[in-house]
Amino acid sequence: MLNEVKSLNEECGLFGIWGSNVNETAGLIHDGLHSLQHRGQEGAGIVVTDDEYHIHCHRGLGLVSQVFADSHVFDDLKGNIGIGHVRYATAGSHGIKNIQPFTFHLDDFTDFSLAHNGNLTNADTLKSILKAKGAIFNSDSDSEILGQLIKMSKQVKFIDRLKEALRQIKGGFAFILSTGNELIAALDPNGFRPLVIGRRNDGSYVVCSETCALDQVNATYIRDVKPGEVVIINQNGITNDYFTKETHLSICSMEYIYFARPDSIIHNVSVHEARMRMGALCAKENPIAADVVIGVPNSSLSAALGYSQGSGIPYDMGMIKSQYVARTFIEPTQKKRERGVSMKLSVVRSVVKGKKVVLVDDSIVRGTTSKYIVKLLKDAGAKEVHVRIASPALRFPCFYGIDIQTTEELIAANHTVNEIKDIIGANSLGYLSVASLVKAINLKNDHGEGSGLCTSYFDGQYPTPLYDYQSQFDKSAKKLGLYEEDNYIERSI
Ligand SMILES: O=P(O)(O)OC[C@H]1O[C@H](OP(=O)(O)OP(=O)(O)O)[C@H](O)[C@@H]1O
Ligand SMILES: NC(=O)CC[C@H](N)C(=O)O
Ligand SMILES: [Mg+2]
Repeated sequence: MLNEVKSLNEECGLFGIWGSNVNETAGLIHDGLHSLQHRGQEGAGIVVTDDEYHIHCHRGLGLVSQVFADSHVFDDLKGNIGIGHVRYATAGSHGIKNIQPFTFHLDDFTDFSLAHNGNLTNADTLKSILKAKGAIFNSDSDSEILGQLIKMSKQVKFIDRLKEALRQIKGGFAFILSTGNELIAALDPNGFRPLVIGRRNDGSYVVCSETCALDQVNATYIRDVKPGEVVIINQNGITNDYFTKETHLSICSMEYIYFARPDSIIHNVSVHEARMRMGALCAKENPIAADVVIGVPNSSLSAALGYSQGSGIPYDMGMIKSQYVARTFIEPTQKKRERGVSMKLSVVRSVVKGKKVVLVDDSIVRGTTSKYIVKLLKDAGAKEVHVRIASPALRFPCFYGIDIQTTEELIAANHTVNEIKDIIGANSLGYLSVASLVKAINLKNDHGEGSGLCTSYFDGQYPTPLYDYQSQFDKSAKKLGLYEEDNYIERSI
């Protein structure tokens, strides 16, 4: 697997377009995927459908710039409709066979393609059922299941086949699909993943994971896709339908904390501004007398700025991230991870020397980054290092599309805040509370009761049953006593 050293692994990015110029479609998808690269770096692909309903496709392992390095591949990608995908695996192997979009042959008149962001929680069960019925899978990822269900359906119309298939899958899923003449988008009943619709001046429509990709192709934002919704874009414009009315928005709070790009807007909330508010509230909850606030580039810079504003302590650029981090074959060992962090981050000595420093990061997963940086700051002459995390302690895994390590690997699932403080060598450590996180994001939830956010990584409150993952999760939660009242982590020390 070619990948940057990451402790929190990304999701996937989707970009679809309908009605663009034959010669421009693939280029626009390429540009859109480029701006979604932060969501997945394992592989990328583009599928374009021409006006004779023929599918043209190019997929490969690596970054968008690597997969599409040879401009001649665009010569064969001509058409008015297309979809693209950048992948970070949550299910199945990391190989080329799992790189999306996937294409399917339904009958003499219909070929279709699909791309998926999320993770299906009943994939194993459905795969066994489908295989018993004779389905032959070309990949070992969960995403192909939707295509196989569509093929198996006895419904006549494509849209009815799709709705029937969507009702059978569980978990987190944003899908985009293309048929001969349509672009279709569908979102799971909890809307775990972001998905937005926009329009360009030439009349073409775009559906993609984040608004930063709309900006990239000069598309104007129209609206977010709703939980349980199917959006159909064709010569009649946009129409919509629902595969279920039992919906309850629970968008992943980690999108706001870490995953999405700060210039994106999700459900009318600016990611950058939400992160600033997380930082400011973290300052109110975890005050400390210090000389300077610094952030860990890149993902925590908005929160660090917010902490500075909330506390009145000046912000400065105390750390630099290399723009040229080596992309190497990463073995999943702690030694490799430590080396990766050391190659990526360095300190501006004059900013921290002799100072009491507040170090703001968006999250602690294993503790590798914080431990290394605290040491780096102290070696550079910092008098004290107070670590502030602009999100609550990460104690529970995700089953809806983020490849968060198992509970056993999460430092906060195994240690109290005081212990973590000692492990990372900080003078003090403070986290944001779940209540303040919800307040900071401040989502206007028009889709049911509650905050509209999934905060299960922090409080273990999963908004759906976990299906195929349930028994394994119950075992590890019991082993670690994660739900025991007196084992709940205190916020700060
Ligand atoms: O406790 P750890 O296991 O070290 O994980 C936590 C770190 O991982 C994430 O950053 P990441 O290195 O993924 O990249 P980025 O912030 O540069 O995007 C996150 O922002 C933390 O800095
Ligand atoms: N990160 C994702 O959204 C991954 C999609 C899909 N589950 C896969 O593994 O390919
Ligand atoms: Mg980081």
